[in-house]
Amino acid sequence: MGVVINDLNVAVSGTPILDGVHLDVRDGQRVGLVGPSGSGKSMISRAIMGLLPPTATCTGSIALNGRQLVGLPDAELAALRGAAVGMVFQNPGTALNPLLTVGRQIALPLELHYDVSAGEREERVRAMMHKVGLADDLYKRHPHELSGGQQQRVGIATALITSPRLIIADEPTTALDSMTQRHIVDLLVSLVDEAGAALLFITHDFSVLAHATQYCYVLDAGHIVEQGRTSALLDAPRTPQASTLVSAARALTLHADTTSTEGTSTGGRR
Ligand SMILES: Nc1ncnc2c1ncn2[C@@H]1O[C@H](COP(=O)(O)OP(=O)(O)OP(=O)(O)O)[C@@H](O)[C@H]1O
Repeated sequence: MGVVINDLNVAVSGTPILDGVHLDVRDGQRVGLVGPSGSGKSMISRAIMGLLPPTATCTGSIALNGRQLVGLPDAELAALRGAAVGMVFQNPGTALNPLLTVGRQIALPLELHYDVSAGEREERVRAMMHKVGLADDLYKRHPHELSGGQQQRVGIATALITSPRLIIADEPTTALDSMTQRHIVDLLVSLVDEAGAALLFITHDFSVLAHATQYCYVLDAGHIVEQGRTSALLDAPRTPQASTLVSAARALTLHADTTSTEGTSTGGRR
């Protein structure tokens, strides 16, 4: 099971965005999707989530746990979102609802998709907070009272609370400093592995992918131009597009190593 995408074509207002995309992520696999800005990475995750723009047309096949999503009515797609697929967003500061406490925020997918009593919901939310490393006393706090790293832990808890079989993380660490990035990626990887779920990790940054995924796809201008084991792709990229991304990641990693060594004595909030 997991998600199997075949010959996916998406156009928005008549402009082709994705062209013949093949990609699969099976249970227990952590797969990366890497590509430059504008290559169509988010459009793939939106297609899986059933959240394409209203003017989009979509052909091909997206099978989620064996069920065909292309052509499914909106109401059925909405029922799958949050229950079968969990999504971790790029910027937790804007992805979280500023009016909801941490406890309500994490409980929301349970409220929407499952008939669970208030008492059991709170118990499950507190257990999930513990799992993602959020102290119990944050339960009643609002997002603006948390650090960026804590906000992303809330994002991860919200994505995982319904035990979805597929988790899509769309640039989940871009808004965080390099040390916090590492903590959040480690957390996501360990929770996905523990659940035996599938992870699709979207980024433009190979340095994060090397750590989070075993296999990856390189997307360029709506086409998959290369795919393979992440370590092999990093060692010997075959296409100019992958080479460019690998060189950029090397430069970034060197920079991150320098700044994180410098930053250790400042004890910033995570
Ligand atoms: N709502 C929309 N309407 C029309 N075109 C869109 C819409 N959203 C995205 N696009 C276009 O689709 C293409 C792919 O965008 P997408 O957001 O999937 O790229 P991306 O690879 O995720 O980029 P980034 O790394 O910057 O997030 C871009 O050319 C973008 O301009």
